[in-house]
Amino acid sequence: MLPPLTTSSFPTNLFSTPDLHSRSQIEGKADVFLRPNHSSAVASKLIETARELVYPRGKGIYATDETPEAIAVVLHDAADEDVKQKQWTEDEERDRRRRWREAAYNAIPSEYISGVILFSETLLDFHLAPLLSDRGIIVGIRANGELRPLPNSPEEFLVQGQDNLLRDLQAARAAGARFSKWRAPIACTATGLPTEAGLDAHAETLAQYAAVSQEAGLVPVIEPDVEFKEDADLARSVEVHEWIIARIYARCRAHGVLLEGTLLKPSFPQPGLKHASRETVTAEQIALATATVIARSVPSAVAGVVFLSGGLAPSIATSYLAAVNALVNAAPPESPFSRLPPLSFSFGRALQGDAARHWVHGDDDKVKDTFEKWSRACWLAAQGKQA
Ligand SMILES: O=P(O)(O)OC[C@H]1O[C@](O)(COP(=O)(O)O)[C@@H](O)[C@@H]1O
Repeated sequence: MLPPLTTSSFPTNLFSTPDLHSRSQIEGKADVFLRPNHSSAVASKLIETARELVYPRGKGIYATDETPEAIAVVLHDAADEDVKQKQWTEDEERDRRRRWREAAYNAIPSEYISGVILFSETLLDFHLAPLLSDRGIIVGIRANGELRPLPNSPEEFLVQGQDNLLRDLQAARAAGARFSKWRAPIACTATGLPTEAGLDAHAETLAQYAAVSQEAGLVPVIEPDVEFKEDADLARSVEVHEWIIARIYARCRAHGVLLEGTLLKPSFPQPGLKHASRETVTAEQIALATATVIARSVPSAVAGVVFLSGGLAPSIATSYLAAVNALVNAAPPESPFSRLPPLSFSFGRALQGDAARHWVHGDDDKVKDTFEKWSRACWLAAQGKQA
């Protein structure tokens, strides 16, 4: 969640934001039929940004919006035993987070990476956005807050962060952000989870978030993250993905979200870690399941789909992305797979895991090489090619 801000320094609506008055307002005509809640100038900006995040095909997003606690875990796990024993003060931890982000943003190659998602501290306190925007990389902000158990189903979680959302996103926009992201964890077991109430709550919250993000002039990246730690098989995972994604778009319609100015960030459907087929499932099976889910549940107006990696090893996450794009490339014109939006990536752990290990050992050249290696692998995979 973003820290408190004085509202007086931010525009009450984005029509008073200078760059939305300029060229796009004069020239920008959204090439779609608009509802009254979007001006042509704002809509054309949203659509332009959403497209720039996924075109030219192959480009994708680097997700660096973990909480400070999660970054500490990444860097701790990457360190040698003696460094692991060290007790860091709060200031040292903060300085380490800033230096790690700086190193990552300097190393990430703009040929392959279109956008980076930041945590509020990185944008508003460390002021690192120019490291990215100066190289043409679009800056995004994490919008969702903390999780709270659903009272009637405590293994599912409500996502906090709607209070002050418009003001916080306007602040992020004023600091350079052009898109935002909201992650909702969707429980998935062989039977029982998710509940109807859980699905409805996430769909409604994600759609409200998307509408507010567009009101603030930021492209929303809608992230239903279907979990795979339990015992669901692939068919059940497909079913749950279809349920949640279809519901999200039903609520987006109710909230007047301009779909052309949005991206979807789903998980890959996959068997749970406790299901026997986890050991034998192939990238081709995951690809077929993934393309089926997208074809059945994502409206064709949506600008693009950028998958999360979910803690999968980089080679596995990229192999799934390459397989689904290879399937799309091979689809005949009569197949719904030939009509899918760009299928790209918004990976966190799969892009940075190896680089973090080199960074904690002070090997800056390897940090750069590793970011280059995995960013290029993702870029190739998003075109259906293997590295
Ligand atoms: O802090 P959270 O909400 O658990 O999110 C963890 C990470 O999950 C993501 O949504 C996806 O990242 P991964 O590719 O590592 O799964 C990131 O954007 C975020 O940093």
